[in-house]
Amino acid sequence: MLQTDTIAAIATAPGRGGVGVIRISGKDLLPFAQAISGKQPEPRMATLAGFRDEDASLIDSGLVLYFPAPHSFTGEDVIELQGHGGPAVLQRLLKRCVELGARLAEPGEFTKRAFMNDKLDLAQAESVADLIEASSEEAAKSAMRSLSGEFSSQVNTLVEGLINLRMLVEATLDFPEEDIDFLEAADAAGKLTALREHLSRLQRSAGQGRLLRDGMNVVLVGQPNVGKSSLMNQLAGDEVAIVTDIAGTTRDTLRELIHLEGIPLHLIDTAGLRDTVDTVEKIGIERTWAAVNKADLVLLLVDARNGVTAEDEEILAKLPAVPRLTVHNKIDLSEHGLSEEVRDGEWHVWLSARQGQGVDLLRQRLLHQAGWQAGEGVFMARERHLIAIQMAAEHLSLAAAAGHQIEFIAEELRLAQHQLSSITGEFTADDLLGEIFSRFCIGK
Ligand SMILES: Nc1nc2c(c(=O)[nH]1)N(C=O)[C@@H](CNc1ccc(C(=O)N[C@@H](CCC(=O)O)C(=O)O)cc1)CN2
Ligand SMILES: Nc1nc2c(ncn2[C@@H]2O[C@H](COP(=O)(O)OP(=O)(O)OP(=O)(O)O)[C@@H](O)[C@H]2O)c(=O)[nH]1
Ligand SMILES: [Mg+2]
Repeated sequence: MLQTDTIAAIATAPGRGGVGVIRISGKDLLPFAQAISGKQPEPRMATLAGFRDEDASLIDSGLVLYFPAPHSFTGEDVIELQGHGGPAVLQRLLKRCVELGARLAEPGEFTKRAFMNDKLDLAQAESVADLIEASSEEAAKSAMRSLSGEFSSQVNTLVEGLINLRMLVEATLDFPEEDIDFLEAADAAGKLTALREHLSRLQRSAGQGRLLRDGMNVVLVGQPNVGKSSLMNQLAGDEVAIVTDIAGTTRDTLRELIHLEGIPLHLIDTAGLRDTVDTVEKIGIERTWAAVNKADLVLLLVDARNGVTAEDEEILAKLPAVPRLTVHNKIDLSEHGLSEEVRDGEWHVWLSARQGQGVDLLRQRLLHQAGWQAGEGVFMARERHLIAIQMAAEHLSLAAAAGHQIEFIAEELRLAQHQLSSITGEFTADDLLGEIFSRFCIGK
């Protein structure tokens, strides 16, 4: 069900800029270009023209570009009007496009058409939005790797491998007398193992990409006065939170976005946890628990002079099952030097939030806890992709454990293939497409 009505949108960011672009996509757009610019632009050549209103008054003078189908971003005819980048001019130009029969494009509609016309697969289309949204150089690089098809081609290689294996397995279903010997001769088990290994490598790099895209919520908790806000300020490199020696200074949760090696960390400073009758502080503490329940990582701060006290143990007991790190703060007041150590399988770091010693150590520990391993080859990936990869891995492990139940193996391989194909959009429900593209910005 391909829509080919003409859509138009301002493609450049709102606000003022040197140049502003209107993009139009549809069928047979040459008359459209003629109507607005008075010229028949040569394909893929920049042509200077006056953009005129219905009454022939000049709206703007700019460049018109014409990309005839199918050699365009969307695969349809595309016209671009590159005018001056002011909101009033661009709005007038857009209004003129609508008078000439275009309708306003929905968010992501250009990219959706590119997907529908096989210019991009679904993972590539998603990476267009991720590239635009990228909040760090590393995130942008990994989105570009996905956009150029590296992620998709790994997925496709796996799908091809699965198809080959399925052909073997299904052939034995048709000729049961040969079954097991035939599969053994073709080394079906070895092929399955190789596919599972490839899939688990893909899972790792996609997991890293997801981290670059979504980052983590890191929540600082602890008793009043242990130095949560001081640590927040150190990590943020700015005085974002109020610090005083009065216990109960922080009342509200406070968020600050920082990047470590390109990974977005949403730091959340919270009200110190203690029994209190103060109404405002009570509400603050409720908010602390609400934040803790959305944490990907909890930093429990304790005073290095006392270590983990009974009160701290009480807090620990109430934490949800998320990874955590214990930070022993104020080493400048204790004999403890800066260091880190594993106790009962959990990391402890000693530092001074006020003076800064040990904060670099903590940064490294945070990256490690996040699962970050510096290196090339990270693809931008989304939760949706990770779930599909995980499900495919589960189907393959069921297939590997199925012994001689050939029908069962065949079915698990089929399901694994289906999951992987959903990443590049071979089988995709309309509502999922709607969901994916509606999150794009307008004009994309
Ligand atoms: N002015 C402008 N700049 C832009 C875009 C745009 O739409 N307009 N893009 C929008 O995202 C990005 C570039 N992406 C594009 C992708 C494909 C085609 C295109 O015309 N593809 C044809 C021809 C390929 C070729 O000549 O090699 C095709 O695929 O057939 C154009 C832009 C970023 N910069
Ligand atoms: N000597 C020393 N003092 C520190 C250190 N970190 C924090 N402090 C001091 O401890 C006091 C409390 O610090 P905050 O950062 O406000 O503590 P908090 O945990 O945010 O406290 P609440 O907001 O009340 O829960 C302030 O006087 C800080 O200057 C440190 O590493 N060394
Ligand atoms: Mg505080």
